[in-house]
Amino acid sequence: MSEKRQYPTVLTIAGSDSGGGAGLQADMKTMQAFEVFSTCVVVGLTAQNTLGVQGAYPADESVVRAQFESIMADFEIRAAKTGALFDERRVKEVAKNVSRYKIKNLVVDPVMVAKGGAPLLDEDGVRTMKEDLLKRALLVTPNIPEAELLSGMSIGNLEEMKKAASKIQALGVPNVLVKGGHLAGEKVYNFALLGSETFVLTGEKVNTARKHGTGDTLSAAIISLLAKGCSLKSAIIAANDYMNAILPQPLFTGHGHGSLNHGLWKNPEKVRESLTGESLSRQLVIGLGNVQYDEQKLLGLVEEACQAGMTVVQYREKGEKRVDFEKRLEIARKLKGLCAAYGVLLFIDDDVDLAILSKADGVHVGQDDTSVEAIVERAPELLIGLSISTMQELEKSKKDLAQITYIGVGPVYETTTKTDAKPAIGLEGLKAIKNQVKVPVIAIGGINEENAVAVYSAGADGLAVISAITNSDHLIETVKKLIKHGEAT
Ligand SMILES: Cc1ncc(COP(=O)(O)OP(=O)(O)O)c(N)n1
Ligand SMILES: Cc1nc(C(=O)O)sc1CCOP(=O)(O)O
Ligand SMILES: [Mg+2]
Repeated sequence: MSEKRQYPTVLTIAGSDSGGGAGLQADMKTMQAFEVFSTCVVVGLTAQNTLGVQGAYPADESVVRAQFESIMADFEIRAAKTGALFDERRVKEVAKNVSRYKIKNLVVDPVMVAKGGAPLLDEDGVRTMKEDLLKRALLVTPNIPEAELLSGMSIGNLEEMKKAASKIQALGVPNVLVKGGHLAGEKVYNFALLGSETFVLTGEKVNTARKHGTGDTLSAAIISLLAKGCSLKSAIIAANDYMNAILPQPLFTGHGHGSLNHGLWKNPEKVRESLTGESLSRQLVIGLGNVQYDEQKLLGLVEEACQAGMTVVQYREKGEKRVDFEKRLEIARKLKGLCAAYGVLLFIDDDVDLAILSKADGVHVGQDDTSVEAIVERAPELLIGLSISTMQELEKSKKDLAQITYIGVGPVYETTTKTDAKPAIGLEGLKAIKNQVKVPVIAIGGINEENAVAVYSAGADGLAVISAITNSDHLIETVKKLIKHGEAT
């Protein structure tokens, strides 16, 4: 991209939330997620966490002005939003600067009260916002209590939201989005009045305390899309969709009104819920050691296996000739690209660092590898497979079962592929473990296209193989048989 062509840049004019979930921090995280560059005018600081606001410290007006000067002297601001403005003096100062710099595409999120009840705008501030700031904005996005204060009427249903929106529009702002999340009911209705056009956006009410910063996030999403040239209507619709996507999968940070998942990071619980039985059913376990250290052979075989219908690849590098970490990372990243192209999950054997750095979907660990607890603490986004060979191991691992995606059970049959394999447990051993667990059971060890049917019949939800694929001279047929045996049982 040439230097002349400036990246879409937006501005948040807001208060800082030291807890990181709301305020300008929520705005900037959202802007990052929408791939626009974010700048900020800090109107004040709050000492805040997910439990409440412990202190509010407005910035001097001269400090607010100086930040506007610096930003407007350098950046082309395509859209801006306001958040907590603290009091009348700061609202006036912001309105003056919006006017001085002819800031376009301004969305006013009229933040008045924090989730825990702390006031974030005084009475005079509300009046000045109505008289001085709203008429400079493209859109205002009040929630129910804010819409009540701006419109001077009480709101208990959608009809009243509509009336309030018209009253707010009469204050001089052409477009109004009243957010109905505070009203009772299973669904959330947001009412948009854009000029003379109206529409209602719906969402499921999500039963979570972790909704801190929802208003900031929605308005930040809207200006990010405006900065990318979207129409106001499409920006509102897409921002509403984004809220519906992130609200049900919050991050667990802090102990109160925790943060939203602004970046839509992978939530392993949601990923696990979305996995079908099929997605875990055929796993190819493989590394350079299984293909005479021939990288091209490894990549070619994995691609062919993915094409043929394997659903999981596990990258497992063992033995004295094991390549160094840098090379393993290079291969893991290549495998990630290949698997992603075929919608196949990539797991990494043993090595949590490698799984994190290659952005693999999961890690497979044995009883003596990194503990499930330690993996969850380090990388909650990773799916986890855990080896269990005996009832004793199952007993020891029971505490972990809620956190894991599947258990690898084996060796079912004798295998020469794994040098330190435990004694074969047979179909009876497999059945006994399967009967004790709800988590998917992936059988491993000596499984091939002939005995796969018996393995499935013993209750396995899926199977993992090495030599059945690496030694096959008719790979597509082999995978087809594995699929057929799975379907037959
Ligand atoms: C699907 C699956 N099941 C079991 C294993 C074995 O893992 P582990 O016990 O950690 O032994 P090594 O693979 O590290 O030798 C597996 N990798 N995959
Ligand atoms: C990697 C591995 N783990 C096992 C276990 O029992 O935990 S058996 C095994 C080797 C599987 O190779 P093949 O399909 O060639 O028998
Ligand atoms: Mg291991």
